[in-house]
Amino acid sequence: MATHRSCALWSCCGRRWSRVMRCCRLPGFRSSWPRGPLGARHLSQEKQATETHFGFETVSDKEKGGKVYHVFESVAKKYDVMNDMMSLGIHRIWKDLLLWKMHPFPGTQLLDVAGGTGDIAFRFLNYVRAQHKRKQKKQLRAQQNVSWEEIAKKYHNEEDPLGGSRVVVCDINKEMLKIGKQKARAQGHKAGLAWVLGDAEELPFDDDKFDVYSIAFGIRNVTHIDQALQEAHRVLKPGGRFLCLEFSQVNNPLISRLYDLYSFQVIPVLGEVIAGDWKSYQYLVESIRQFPSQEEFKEMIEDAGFEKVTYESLTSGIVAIHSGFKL
Ligand SMILES: COc1cc(O)cc(C/C=C(\C)CC/C=C(\C)CC/C=C(\C)CC/C=C(\C)CC/C=C(\C)CC/C=C(\C)CC/C=C(\C)CC/C=C(\C)CC/C=C(\C)CCC=C(C)C)c1O
Ligand SMILES: C[S@@+](CC[C@H](N)C(=O)[O-])C[C@H]1O[C@@H](n2cnc3c(N)ncnc32)[C@H](O)[C@@H]1O
Repeated sequence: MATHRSCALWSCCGRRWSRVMRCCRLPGFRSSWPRGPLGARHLSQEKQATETHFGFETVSDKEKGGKVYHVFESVAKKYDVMNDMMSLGIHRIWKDLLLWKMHPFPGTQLLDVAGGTGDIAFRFLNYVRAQHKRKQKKQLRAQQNVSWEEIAKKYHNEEDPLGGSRVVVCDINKEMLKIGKQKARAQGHKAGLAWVLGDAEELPFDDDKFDVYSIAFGIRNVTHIDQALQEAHRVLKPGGRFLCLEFSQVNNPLISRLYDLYSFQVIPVLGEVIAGDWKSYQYLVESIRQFPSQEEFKEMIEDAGFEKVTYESLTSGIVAIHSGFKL
């Protein structure tokens, strides 16, 4: 396993090189990452294999998981309010778009990895419930001579308003799941929803189990992204779909400049004022800059065995939705 992971990290570093070099010019860059291809070759294979990034900081892959855990443990209670404040609610539209792209049907089995406080899962449940209702109405309209008793029975005695759909929220962080469960209770979600503590790199599920795997704003925080992608492929049924909503690369230079200013000058301040946590929000903006571009990430998804991989950039590339199929 160690050798396998080393290779994954090595190949990933090659593709990320131009992106990392771009990061070196950003305000606040403090990484000890080598500043050119020669520097990279001077590092021993051993050292490369165990180094990764926590924001702009170079850390060992053993350390990263703990640091990421601490970030989300610390922000959990203020996570939802921070997202609304930082994005002026735009993150909600991105999440809605992910669901429209997924277009689940009654019966869909979804695994939402790094599902945190449940935003994707709740949208999924609302979506399939509405779909199921629509389908039911259509069926009733198509039937001739239905009595009002039959109609009432269909509406009130419905055994499963989700039509067999289920969502499992899997996250490594207990505090994020705790907030998610509280939100589920408050919003009245119970049926068709399960919460599982687990690592995206070693999912506690059997092979070929889910129709859809989603991950929103999660994969950027995972230590071995290649490993998480392979796990996504393993747990999907043949024909299943991988969907990822993640920060990406802004291609318009003017928007990119404004976005950098906003990210580095405003977001950590909001983090401090609202959540009393500058460092976690500094990590957020740094980790966004470290994440591969749309094309690079598409390649990584293909390397994990997915086919028909496509992506759509949203809000000038601030985020992108990647999609792939296990065929
Ligand atoms: C710890 O890890 C995490 C913690 C979390 O809580 C969440 C996550 C995961 C993340 C999410 C679920 C989504 C979170 C959302 C974001 C990080 C924000 C994404 C950003 C946007 C949608 C807006 C992007 C901004 C631009 C394209 C540039 C526009 C910006 C400006 C006009 C302001 C430029 C800033 C300056 C010149 C600095 C000085 C300005 C001030 C002090 C005034 C403050 C200004 C504002 C508050 C304006 C805010 C403006 C917007 C949001 C603009 C929206 C408009 C458009 C997108 C066109 C996680 O991993
Ligand atoms: C920015 S939040 C995203 C939450 C949610 N998907 C959303 O869109 O609001 C990132 C989540 O990834 C989780 N996470 C980080 N590393 C993980 C891993 N290795 N396995 C599973 N979850 C992980 C964190 O605990 C956190 O809840």
